[in-house]
Amino acid sequence: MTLTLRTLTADDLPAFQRVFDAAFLLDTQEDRLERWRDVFEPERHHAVFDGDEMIGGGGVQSREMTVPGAGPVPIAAVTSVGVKPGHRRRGVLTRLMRAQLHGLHEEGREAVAALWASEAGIYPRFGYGFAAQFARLAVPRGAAFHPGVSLGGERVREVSRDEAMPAMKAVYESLRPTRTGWLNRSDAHWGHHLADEERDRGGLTAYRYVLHPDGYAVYRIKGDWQERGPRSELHLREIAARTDEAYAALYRYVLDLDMVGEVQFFTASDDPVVHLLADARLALRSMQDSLWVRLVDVDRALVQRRYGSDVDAVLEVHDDFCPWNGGRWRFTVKDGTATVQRVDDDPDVVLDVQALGAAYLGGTKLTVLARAQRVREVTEGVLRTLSHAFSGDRDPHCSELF
Ligand SMILES: CC(=O)SCCNC(=O)CCNC(=O)[C@H](O)C(C)(C)COP(=O)(O)OP(=O)(O)OC[C@H]1O[C@@H](n2cnc3c(N)ncnc32)[C@H](O)[C@@H]1OP(=O)(O)O
Repeated sequence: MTLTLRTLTADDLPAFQRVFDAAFLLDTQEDRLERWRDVFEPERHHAVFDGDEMIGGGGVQSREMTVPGAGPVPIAAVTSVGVKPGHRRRGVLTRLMRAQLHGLHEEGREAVAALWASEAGIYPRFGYGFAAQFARLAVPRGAAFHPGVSLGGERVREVSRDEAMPAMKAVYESLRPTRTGWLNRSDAHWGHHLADEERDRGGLTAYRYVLHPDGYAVYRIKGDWQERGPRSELHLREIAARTDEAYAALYRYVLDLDMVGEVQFFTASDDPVVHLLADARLALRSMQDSLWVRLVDVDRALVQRRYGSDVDAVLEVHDDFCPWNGGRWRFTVKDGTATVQRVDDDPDVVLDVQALGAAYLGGTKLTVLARAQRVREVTEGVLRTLSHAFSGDRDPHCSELF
């Protein structure tokens, strides 16, 4: 049987859901589809069919992501990729990725695609680079801050979800333009991000909402009583604040909550809480990849963000999967703004498109990729300057799974 590929319509959603559930080894929940309809863009999803049977699919959410120095830009947020068991390793994903990336290029849509990978080995072959990581953090209750920390004088209160939502949205929107990796969030996106029906909770409590005039925190509790008393886990979902004092005050609040043994949080890799603590080792951390980034069009993508220092370098880019990116590009940054031109000049740096994706948000240093033999410097000294230009003040972070 020959395989065919096409984009979806709204009528394909039930079949698409079955593929998704089968691929992720989930029991089908008939209403899951309805829950996702408000953020589902069928025309931006592709599926592969074996005869009449849909056997694989994947799509894009039209989102914005904040990039270094330039605020939010459109990105193709790649989502819901899966191939049914029994149909794997026959090239279905490869066809889907080709249709998606080549389509973005041909239609002149988003210059950058980003995703969370279920497994880190899947996407490098399609040109995605390891662009950001998160820290899995665990801090015991009561861990003290260093003596210089000011919490300000504002009160921190727990409020209902209805009361919290408008205030959280206002804080989020005021921070978003400067926070690399943050996504735009419609009401529907907020709904999915903080989905809180019984089945979303994984056995934990409903979300609790904590407000400060300049920030918010959202958490759940996993109850636990041990012989020495209550040792519940506080699972922090998100914390955001406009000021450093508000940030410290919100952390202090969750760290001091009675009945809790430990606060756990999937947070930014450079979350300053480690340095807020008097005893930094009380914060246990382990790192894991979060965003993978793919430059769909190298020239359009590189000029979308801003850079920390001037540079003038010829990059030789290798890109087998999207060959229009291959070749030599003169990359020049003046006062933060980049220009990119195709040239025939000798290269200063040779790299795969993955490396540019990895460096794009400022989360992975090109010098580190060179030490991992993923980037090769031809002209001595250029790589250091180039790497410095790409680096940012903050590590990129995305707290939302999409
Ligand atoms: C953004 C997201 O949604 S991430 C979620 C991705 N989906 C999942 O993890 C769900 C479970 N897994 C699946 O559905 C499938 O196994 C997929 C989608 C990962 C792969 O689909 P397939 O159709 O089997 O991939 P395809 O046959 O095109 O493989 C292409 C290449 O990738 C390799 N590959 C595929 N899956 C993996 C993997 N999990 N790890 C490492 N390599 C992989 C294949 O070996 C193949 O390599 P080759 O070209 O050297 O032969």
